[in-house]
Amino acid sequence: MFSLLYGLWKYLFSKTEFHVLILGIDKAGKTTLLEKLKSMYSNLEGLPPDRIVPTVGLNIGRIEAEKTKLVFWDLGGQAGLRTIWEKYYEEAHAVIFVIDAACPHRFEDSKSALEKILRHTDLQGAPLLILANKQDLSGAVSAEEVARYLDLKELDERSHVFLAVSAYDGLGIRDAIEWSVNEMERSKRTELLRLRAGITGPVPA
Ligand SMILES: Nc1nc2c(ncn2[C@@H]2O[C@H](COP(=O)(O)OP(=O)(O)OP(=O)(O)O)[C@@H](O)[C@H]2O)c(=O)[nH]1
Ligand SMILES: [Mg+2]
Repeated sequence: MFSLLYGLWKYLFSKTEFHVLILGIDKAGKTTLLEKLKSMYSNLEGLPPDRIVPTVGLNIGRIEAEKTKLVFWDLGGQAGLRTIWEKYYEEAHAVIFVIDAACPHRFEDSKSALEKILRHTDLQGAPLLILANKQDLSGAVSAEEVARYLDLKELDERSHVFLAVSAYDGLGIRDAIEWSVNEMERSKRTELLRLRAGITGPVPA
């Protein structure tokens, strides 16, 4: 009886927590974005850009946005560290893929990293937000241009969007978070992860 009621309570009242992976090649601006998110959505002051160093392990950030709890996992993007990414795929509700829009000579590297993500079965159905970052720089290309360059056919089958942002000044970030939360809330993948976590409604006692 207790487990029946507890299951029901958990199903109806526990606040959803979404896990969002922040991926992208080194120097794209992932950690700068994470720190900006903390400053914008929590009462923690995120680290200023000049105190951020290349990521080797994992940075975690928790915020509340759109009445939802979000946990971000920011991983290192250096070539030798990208093999670690897949260890986090199974538990992720969505992916934010960050690209330095002011650095076109590295677009090819971003494209192949993103292709691998799209092919991985552990991330099936995860909404994908692709950010053309560093829009505060005059050399940055638009989100549309980044999309045209990447030209990924695999994207057609998945919920995704390209948005222009600046992790420095916050441009576009609120729209990006709003899109992610909306997509995760209605995604089949969220339903799947909920089932796996046991938040399935009442279970027979
Ligand atoms: N102008 C500008 N510079 C940025 C922006 N975001 C990040 N940067 C700079 O880009 C460089 C790399 O930023 P990081 O946040 O460390 O990049 P990362 O993707 O976390 O890199 P790894 O941890 O090595 O994977 C730093 O010098 C940042 O200050 C931005 O929106 N605008
Ligand atoms: Mg980093």
